[in-house]
Amino acid sequence: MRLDVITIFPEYLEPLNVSLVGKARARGVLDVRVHDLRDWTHDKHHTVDDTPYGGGPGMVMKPEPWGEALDSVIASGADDARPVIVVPTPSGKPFTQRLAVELSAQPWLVFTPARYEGIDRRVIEEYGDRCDVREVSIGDYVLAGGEAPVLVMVEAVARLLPGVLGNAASHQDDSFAPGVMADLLEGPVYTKPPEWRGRGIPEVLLSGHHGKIARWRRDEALRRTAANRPDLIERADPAAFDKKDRDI
Ligand SMILES: COC(=O)c1cc2cc(CO)sc2[nH]1
Repeated sequence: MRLDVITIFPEYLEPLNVSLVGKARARGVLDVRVHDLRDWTHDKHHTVDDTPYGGGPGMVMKPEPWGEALDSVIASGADDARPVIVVPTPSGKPFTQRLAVELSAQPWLVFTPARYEGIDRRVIEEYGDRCDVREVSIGDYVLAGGEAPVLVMVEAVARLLPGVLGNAASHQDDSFAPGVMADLLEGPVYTKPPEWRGRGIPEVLLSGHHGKIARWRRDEALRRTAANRPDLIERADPAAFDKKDRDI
């Protein structure tokens, strides 16, 4: 996968050089290119924003630098290749594991994190005519810009790419992974030592009885989901639950 990020804070994306994403880049699984939007400004102040038409607080990112940057990035791809453009914005559709899975199947993503009050709408319209443009929010809280959401989305997508996660199975029973855990949150996990500050391990996990262990884990996942995210239970397909679940 090729992944471009256009930003006025390229240093904000340094974390993409470390850990999981860093290793995937080193192994050639991911081709990450970070671009400074100001490289496509031509005035001495490298202006990227201006006051909003219609008045109101804050500043809006000007269309010209984004247009030149996106034209340049898109032109650098294979002749007729078109990226999926991901626009982090508080007014976007929710970023979910399902969207992460969908994006991980794409050969090329371009992220356009903005600052200020956002990007001039005409940029979204211009590129929406020739690319798949997705406006995405990572949650219902206020951030100062889209760079942190890009780090979140890139990690969620990159870890799904073949060969990125060491143990291929380890994203099958993630919280929110569709299927086996039926969109439940993961339950508690334990490792050595068997006792720590007087606290032991649930007996069932030491039993070696895989059926009982699986049942206990599901019960704990149901309990945690009911406590922290009852909405996930309400929306789940009733067929995903058996009689024992209903007793939880
Ligand atoms: C949960 O918030 C987001 O996903 C988010 C994305 C962006 C982009 C901004 C600058 O226009 S502010 C902001 N918040």
